[in-house]
Amino acid sequence: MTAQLIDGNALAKTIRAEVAGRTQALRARGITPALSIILVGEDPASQVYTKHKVNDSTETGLQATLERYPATMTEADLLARVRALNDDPKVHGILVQLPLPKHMDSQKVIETISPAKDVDGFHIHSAGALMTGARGFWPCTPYGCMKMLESIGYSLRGKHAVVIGRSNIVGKPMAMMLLAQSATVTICHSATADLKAMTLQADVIVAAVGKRNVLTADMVKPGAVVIDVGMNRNDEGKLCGDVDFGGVREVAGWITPVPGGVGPMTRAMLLVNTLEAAENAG
Ligand SMILES: NC(=O)C1=CN([C@@H]2O[C@H](COP(=O)(O)OP(=O)(O)OC[C@H]3O[C@@H](n4cnc5c(N)ncnc54)[C@H](OP(=O)(O)O)[C@@H]3O)[C@@H](O)[C@H]2O)C=CC1
Ligand SMILES: Nc1nc(=O)c2c([nH]1)NC[C@@H]1CN(c3ccc(C(=O)N[C@@H](CCC(=O)O)C(=O)O)cc3)C=[N+]21
Repeated sequence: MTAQLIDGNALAKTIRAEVAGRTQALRARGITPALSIILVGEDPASQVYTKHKVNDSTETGLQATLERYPATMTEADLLARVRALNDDPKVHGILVQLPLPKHMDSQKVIETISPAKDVDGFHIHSAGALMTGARGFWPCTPYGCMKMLESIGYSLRGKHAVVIGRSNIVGKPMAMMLLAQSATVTICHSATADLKAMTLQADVIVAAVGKRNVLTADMVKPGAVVIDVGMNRNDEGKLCGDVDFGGVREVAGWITPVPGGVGPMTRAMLLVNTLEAAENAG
């Protein structure tokens, strides 16, 4: 049996409509949720992503400003700009697009963002809040994956979830969110001795590596839920994920496509976080 598709585009659209409604209510009270996006340098993918984020915001009634700076910008100047946005009461969310030029310390830049405006959820304060169950912004990508699981009515309690990847922005927060829902969680990475032995036990697999065909059909238990976070290009230059979609869909119970899966959900959750930052401020 072929897996059912979890349609990220459709779910993101529903979430954007909810955000638009709540934004309208906030605007009626004189508050316009505002997101400031900082892009340093000329990375083509980052230019596309940030443009998408601005368009999503505007279409949903939020205010988004894209500030562009040359790759030669100093770290001190960037930190000063972030601090100015921290102090600006009209700005509710701050997003510094990654990757930053090599001469900058990304973590230092992220820690300079006020936790109240950290709509990416990358600040140590946000990570600590997620880990301890306190209130704070959740990173948009794993948050979007959780919404996808929720959308199919999937109960994680007692299920075995295997996360492939342990980055601070995807793998680790993903594992924390699954754990909070009482899944038994295994985190795999480049030093994992036998990845297939792990994934074959999984009821839920989240692949967040950045390499094509990390997950193939022989590695998946029949009926498992497969969430593909990866963003890669195939030999024809087309977008593809970490999962061998054609093979795995014949074994899995549910699967997310790339494009049209986790990517649009990441962008939708950024709108949710920005709206909530504005609601908290208001
Ligand atoms: N759709 C979306 O919205 C988003 C998509 N992405 C995409 O998700 C992917 C992951 O992103 P990100 O977490 O930032 O990437 P990172 O490069 O920071 O992390 C990749 C992780 O994969 C692990 N890894 C590498 N090779 C293997 C392997 N052969 N087997 C198992 N694990 C492996 C690494 O292990 P180790 O730690 O040991 O090096 C690392 O933990 C990328 O394709 C990125 O473009 C990212 C953000 C948002
Ligand atoms: N501070 C910061 N925050 C981020 O959230 C962040 C970042 N930096 N740097 C880069 C990664 C990557 N990322 C994506 C988000 C959406 C899609 C997305 O919408 N993808 C579409 C396709 C888009 C296209 O056509 O290229 C899809 O999968 O359908 C992709 C990738 C956010 N990131």
